[in-house]
Amino acid sequence: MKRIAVLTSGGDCSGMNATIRAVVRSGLCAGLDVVGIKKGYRGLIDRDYFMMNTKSVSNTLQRGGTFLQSARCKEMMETAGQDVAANNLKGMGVEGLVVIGGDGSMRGAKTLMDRGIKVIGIPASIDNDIPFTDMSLGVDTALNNIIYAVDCLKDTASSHDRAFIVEVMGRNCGYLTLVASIACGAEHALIPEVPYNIGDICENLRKRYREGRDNSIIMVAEGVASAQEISEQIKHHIRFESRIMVLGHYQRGGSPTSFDRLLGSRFGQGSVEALLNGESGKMVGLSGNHLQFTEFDKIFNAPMRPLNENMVKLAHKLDI
Ligand SMILES: Nc1ncnc2c1ncn2[C@@H]1O[C@H](COP(=O)(O)OP(=O)(O)OP(=O)(O)O)[C@@H](O)[C@H]1O
Ligand SMILES: O=P(O)(O)OC[C@H]1O[C@](O)(CO)[C@@H](O)[C@@H]1O
Ligand SMILES: [Mg+2]
Repeated sequence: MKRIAVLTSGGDCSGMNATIRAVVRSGLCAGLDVVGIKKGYRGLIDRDYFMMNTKSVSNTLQRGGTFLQSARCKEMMETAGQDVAANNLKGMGVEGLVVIGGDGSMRGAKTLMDRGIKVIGIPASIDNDIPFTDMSLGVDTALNNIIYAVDCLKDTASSHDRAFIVEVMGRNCGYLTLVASIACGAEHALIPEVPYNIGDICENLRKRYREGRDNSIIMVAEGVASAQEISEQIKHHIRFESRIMVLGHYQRGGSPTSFDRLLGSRFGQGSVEALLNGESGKMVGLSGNHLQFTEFDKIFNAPMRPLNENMVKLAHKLDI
């Protein structure tokens, strides 16, 4: 193998730059040419790429987002787009590709493997919904962002005896909401995996104010309802005004934590090593403290990554 390429696809997350850097530096160290593809599969179809050297990745490790940029590319969902992308890679002389992205991006990677390109995927999505890895890239930084925001919120909430409904990202996965609710000391976590009862939440709010508590935080995963909807449900039940905060894309940015810098460095270097060993059609993942490689088909046939049972039990035992 003489030439590899790297791209970032789907929603960006912190740690992508550290991962790109590790792919580039370990690729160059092994004597490979490394091509950077801009804007995910969009750049592959549009032939938007450049040759990378160590200078291309200098001063990027600590930056959030992805300097290669990312995109959601509709053409890649169609056979015609996949053909163009694979042919363009072959035209560039690329034999191996590293795709950094979420579950959808892994599906795109598989279509390129089916067209003769050696591909390794790296799970990167704040949603932590990808199976066969304990953690995806960007999750830890997103959790820290949420904690910072809710800590600030609690200062103002307790100054005014207020309840806040905080809306957390994650698509259909409740991981971020569940773990953040434990780390933030929230009163309730509403997640798609567990049904909720608005009557119980209202009763608890009443009880807390009778006890003289000066703030209440209810975290809701976007896959359950919007913060606005939950706020209205509470108002309907007990005529109680709550404020809302939608954390939104703030959660995806910021300088990556040490965990995400190290995870990205390990995932990036491990993926290049796997390509050099002739591996393809697999996603790297973290299992305990080890890297593991799982076939794309096994990932696609598995259900969404289940919630960590220990976290569910912990939240339950803490009365969240
Ligand atoms: N089934 C598929 N076949 C081919 N390409 C796909 C498929 N699903 C997704 N892709 C490609 O991957 C891109 C990113 O997918 P998606 O929008 O689902 O985000 P993701 O990678 O899951 O990341 P995140 O969920 O964190 O935003 C899509 O825009 C498309 O170009
Ligand atoms: O960036 P976009 O396209 O608005 O997508 C937002 C979605 O992407 C994610 O941030 C990552 O998949 C989800 O949590 C969220 O629902
Ligand atoms: Mg996804």
